[in-house]
Amino acid sequence: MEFKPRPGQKEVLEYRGGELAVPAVPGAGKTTVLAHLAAELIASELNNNQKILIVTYMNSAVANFRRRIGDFLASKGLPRSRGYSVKTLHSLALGIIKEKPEARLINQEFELIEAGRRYRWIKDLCRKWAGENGELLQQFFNLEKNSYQFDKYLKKWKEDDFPAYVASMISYFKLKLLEGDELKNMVKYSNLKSANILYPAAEIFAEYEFRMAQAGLLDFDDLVQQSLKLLKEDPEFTERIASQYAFVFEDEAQDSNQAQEEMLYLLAGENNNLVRVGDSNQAITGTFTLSDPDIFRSYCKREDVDVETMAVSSRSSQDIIDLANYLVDWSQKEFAEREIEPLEKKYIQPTVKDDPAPNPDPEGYRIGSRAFKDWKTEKKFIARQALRKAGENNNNTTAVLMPTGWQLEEIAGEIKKLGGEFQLAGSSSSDAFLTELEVILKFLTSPASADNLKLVFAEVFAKEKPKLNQLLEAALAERENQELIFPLSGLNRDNFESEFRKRDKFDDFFKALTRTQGWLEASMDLPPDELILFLAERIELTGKKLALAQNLALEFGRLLNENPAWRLDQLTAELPEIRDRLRQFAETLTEMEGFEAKPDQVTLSTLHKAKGMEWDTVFIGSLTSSHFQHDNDDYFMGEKFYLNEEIKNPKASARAELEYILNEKKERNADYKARQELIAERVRLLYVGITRARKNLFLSTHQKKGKWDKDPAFMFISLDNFIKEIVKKYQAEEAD
Ligand SMILES: Nc1ncnc2c1ncn2[C@@H]1O[C@H](COP(=O)(O)OP(=O)(O)OP(=O)(O)O)[C@@H](O)[C@H]1O
Repeated sequence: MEFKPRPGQKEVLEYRGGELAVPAVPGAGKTTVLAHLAAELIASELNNNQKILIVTYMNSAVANFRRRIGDFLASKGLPRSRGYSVKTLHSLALGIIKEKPEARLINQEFELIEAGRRYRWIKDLCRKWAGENGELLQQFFNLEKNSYQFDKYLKKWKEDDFPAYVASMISYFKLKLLEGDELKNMVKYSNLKSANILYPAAEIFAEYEFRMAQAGLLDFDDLVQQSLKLLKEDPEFTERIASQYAFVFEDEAQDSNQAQEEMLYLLAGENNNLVRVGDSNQAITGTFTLSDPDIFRSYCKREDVDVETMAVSSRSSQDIIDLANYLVDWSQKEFAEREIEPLEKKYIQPTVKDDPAPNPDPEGYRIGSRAFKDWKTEKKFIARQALRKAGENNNNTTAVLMPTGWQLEEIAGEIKKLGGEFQLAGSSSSDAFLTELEVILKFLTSPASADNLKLVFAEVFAKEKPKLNQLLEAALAERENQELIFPLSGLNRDNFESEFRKRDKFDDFFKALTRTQGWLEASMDLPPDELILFLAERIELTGKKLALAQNLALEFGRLLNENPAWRLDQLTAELPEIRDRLRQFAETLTEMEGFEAKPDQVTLSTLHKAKGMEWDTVFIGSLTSSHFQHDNDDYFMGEKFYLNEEIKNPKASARAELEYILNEKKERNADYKARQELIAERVRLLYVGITRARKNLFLSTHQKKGKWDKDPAFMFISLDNFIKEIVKKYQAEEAD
């Protein structure tokens, strides 16, 4: 369909230079308009060696942008890929570091450490620190010593919560461009009290930095930190990089962080052509990343910045738009007395008459809400209703969105019980596993183990023919494993009694044995990296799994280069390490593929992962006070009841302590502020959820009964009343 800009979009497309902020509502066409504007500027404004830089968050958005800009350029008769460059913050940072290798503070051959491995390193360092500072670690505790609870939570603190806290602080220190030793000394000589929570994080940070440098490793935060340093320290270098870009665009600007903003300003250079597009009402990553929604809000308020708002959206029906707008109004009133503004006063407007792609206009009321008596009843209801919707023979898509992953797993369980199908949005951890290949490798490294052979059968052959497992058990009861695969007389049907040969599926069983023997022979002839490719082909891996196997072969090749004498068993022993890299690679692949909902299956997604997507029917469940906090007596995640009152939110306290050291500012209510920010973010999370729906929307919650049940969220009660009013209105109209 031809693209006809809507009000708001038109003005953005007229942009030809300077600083512009584009606040938008959900579904306003942010990506579409940025892609269009890029194509127009490339066609009319750029000279040959200049580019537009587009910075976005997810790899999926990178692919999406490239495709859209390419299409627009092609429709103007221009080359698809000239004149622009789409990058994530990390790929941008990596590019900058590579432009100036001589100034790199690390060695030339630096290697990136992936998230899983980084976390394991930090965990190890925390364990070591805890071993040496046991007394201090316990001073943070406010539980009775020697109680049952004390031991249980000390273990939880040491094993999980303390390393998670340290890992997040390390990222934060790097965002602030701090260095380990410098910070450690600042904390040591500050007048913070001796048992301050910043101290362990600063000490472990210094150790972490030292070890990383020794190993020639960089993490993702280093990329950003180092590249920013390079830019800040060398104006000529910055000028050289910035002059490549005639315009800089930032997508999803509500998720920006301080480092990203600084980098964009530097790259926009003297001509200062910067366009930032975002929706601060959809800022939902602040509690677990370093992003700060205030950055974009403040940008929109700057006097020297032009602002063009995109408020028209054709995504949802009028009832759903009304509900989203009601949530904005409700939060404005509800939080007027507090210091937070979860949702800015920005209303979604439907398209005007004659728009070629108008909002859906389904008949009757299509929104509903309900408070169930407990979680069990709620999840059964949602699973049944979602399946019913997906089973309707039309092209409409259906999703169930939940606050957490475990709730999704339970809904998935219910759907399975009902014989239905579902798909998960985003990558799941199982995507990253090459289970079949891994069990084969395990078998090939110790073929003498009957258990390994059983695993190969279970994973590779018996998935569709479970009888093969039984045949193997029966065969192994009579002879040794080696005798089965490598009998002295050669693998032959006659090795088996004629009674055995008559058994159901014997032919398949024999074929499986022959194949297994073939792999064993190949493992003796082929170098390990080639063996991986050979096996991948033999077990017919395709698509993402094949790409992963090729990646595994590369990893083996790399290790072999470093350790030429290694054999298959030594390489296989490295699999847990390699798996982290593969996982990251798999996630990128999944993101790049993008997600397409299938109409006959229910999509399951957390509310967070649903961002940027849309479905015809959306169920949002478990709207309880433990996920959507409102008052001080609600349960707040991130807070540890077992720690001393002033550090019960260790992250917030440590940030306040750091602020005190750096700027002499004393933040008295650090955890109160953290609570307010969390409350605000959860309002936005529900706003994101609601605005994913096109035609049908169902909100639900449950009462507190058993251990896993909770009270309805305060916000739910207001929305529930509003929805009941809409329903009543329709019913009155019907009765007339
Ligand atoms: N002027 C237009 N005419 C027709 N369709 C449009 C127009 N503008 C946007 N759309 C369509 O609206 C949908 C939403 O656009 P897009 O995905 O760019 O929105 P978004 O603002 O990024 O959404 P969200 O905030 O929910 O992530 C897309 O299907 C897009 O093609």
